[in-house]
Amino acid sequence: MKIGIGNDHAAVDMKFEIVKYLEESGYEVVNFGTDTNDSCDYPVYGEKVARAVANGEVDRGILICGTGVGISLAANKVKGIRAAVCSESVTARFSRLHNDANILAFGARIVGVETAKDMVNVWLNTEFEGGRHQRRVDLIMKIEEE
Ligand SMILES: O=C[C@H](O)[C@H](O)[C@H](O)COP(=O)(O)O
Repeated sequence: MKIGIGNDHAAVDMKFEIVKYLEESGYEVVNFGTDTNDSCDYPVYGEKVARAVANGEVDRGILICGTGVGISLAANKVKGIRAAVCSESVTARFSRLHNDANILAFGARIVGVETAKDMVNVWLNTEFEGGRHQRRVDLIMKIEEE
């Protein structure tokens, strides 16, 4: 599975930790984020990863900023994206089971590295349940058509 990762200046160290974890776990990673601590604007990176997920360049996306909120808001503006902000693995798991989230977002100023790795692992290894949840996801995506 190919993972696109993006981040702003608040999440550079966390991004490198997660890239290392993903690569050690056998994933191919494409880095769309900034690699320096110079102040930058998270919507740029949220959009880059969201477009890569939406056009199939990568299979899933991971976005990290200070809180995970801003970068996920930006990503969710791209058609076809369901970015879920999580701070623990139960929500991360259900964002796949029930919401078929294609981007996981979290905050480098909110969660520690071990929690982040746990969320990433659970999120990448949980499949969408479909059934009644498909109907609801379809309704979410229909909003984009209106
Ligand atoms: O939702 C936005 C993110 O948390 C940003 O990482 C944050 O707003 C950046 O803040 P600052 O420019 O004060 O580092």
